[in-house]
Amino acid sequence: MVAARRLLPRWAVTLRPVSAAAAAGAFPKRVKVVEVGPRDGLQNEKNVVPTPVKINLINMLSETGLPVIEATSFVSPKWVPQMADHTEVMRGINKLPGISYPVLTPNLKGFQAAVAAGAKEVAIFGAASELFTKKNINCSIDESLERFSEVMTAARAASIPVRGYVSCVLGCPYEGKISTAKVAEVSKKMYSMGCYEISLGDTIGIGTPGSMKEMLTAVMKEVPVGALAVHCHDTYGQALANILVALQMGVSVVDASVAGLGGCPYAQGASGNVATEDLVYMLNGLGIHTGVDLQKLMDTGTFICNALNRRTNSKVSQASCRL
Ligand SMILES: CC(C)(COP(=O)([O-])OP(=O)([O-])OC[C@H]1O[C@@H](n2cnc3c(N)ncnc32)[C@H](O)[C@@H]1OP(=O)([O-])[O-])[C@@H](O)C(=O)NCCC(=O)NCCSC(=O)C[C@@](C)(O)CC(=O)[O-]
Repeated sequence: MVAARRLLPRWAVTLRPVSAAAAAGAFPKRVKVVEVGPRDGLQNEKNVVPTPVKINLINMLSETGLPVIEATSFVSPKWVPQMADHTEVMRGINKLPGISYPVLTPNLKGFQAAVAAGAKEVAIFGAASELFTKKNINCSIDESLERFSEVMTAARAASIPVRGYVSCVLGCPYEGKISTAKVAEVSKKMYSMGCYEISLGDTIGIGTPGSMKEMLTAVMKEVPVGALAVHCHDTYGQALANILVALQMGVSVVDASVAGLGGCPYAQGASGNVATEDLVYMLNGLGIHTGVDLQKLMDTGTFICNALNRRTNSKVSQASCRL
């Protein structure tokens, strides 16, 4: 496959990772935190979250210093009813300069609707598991790559940068263990299509620092570390440990969800992403720059937890309420 021209979003110029850190085994000096709460965090909510609540959530997140806030997904409302108000959300939020508001687009139909609603960046989402791909987007891995390639062509014509997700990188709810070779193969294909970044998803949060290291070692032979992100669900309480390993290996883009909200509708029992508050607290402790205001983030977590009538999954927020 011929490598496609890669469109970089504007913020990439200032926030690109210091990849020499990888060789030295040191932590990167700065980390780009990709907030996925409004999409990954809310997509699994049983009750429909009112659109104004989603808009408020994104507007509050925009005030925290986060550089990227994944806003919604342009998927079929029959498959994920919670994201059916994608157009209203995209039109209703205050898009601040310097912040990117990507949205998920599984196919050309979703891409066209996203662009019509004002999206300036999109994400395609594949997986390293055949069964998960079938359950999630109703096709095989090969078919998904064909659909993505149509999105990539349209995105290139519209100068829209595309992020690529690879799910089930450390295990699948339907197939169990996934080979690192398969993860590396799918990641390479999506990178070669022109995705500027590949986010490696531990969809069911089953990985450990050892399996994270093994998987990243395989993927880094095919995709430059500067183009990799990790997306760790915290089902088994391993997310921060796994992220630490990824940082030590030079990864400097990490996905997280405010208040640890979320899960995937097609991965039963998987809990939310690592809480953004806990990630930022850890990175602050390591002296790694994120530009994110932890207090404003915790206030945003309180807002969405009150709106959903639930307790935060962020240990940092829980602790700060007790102290
Ligand atoms: C991909 C499809 C659409 C295929 O679904 P399908 O049923 O195979 O699609 P189809 O092409 O046969 O079309 C069926 C109907 O859907 C419509 N349709 C078709 N495409 C769209 C679209 N884009 N937007 C709106 N409507 C659409 C289409 O127009 C038609 O409507 P009808 O004629 O029946 O009225 C479906 O499977 C789907 O929407 N899946 C989304 C699943 C999803 O959102 N999962 C969660 C996100 S992935 C995730 O959470 C993991 C991640 C990213 O966070 C990383 C990690 O943790 O690992």
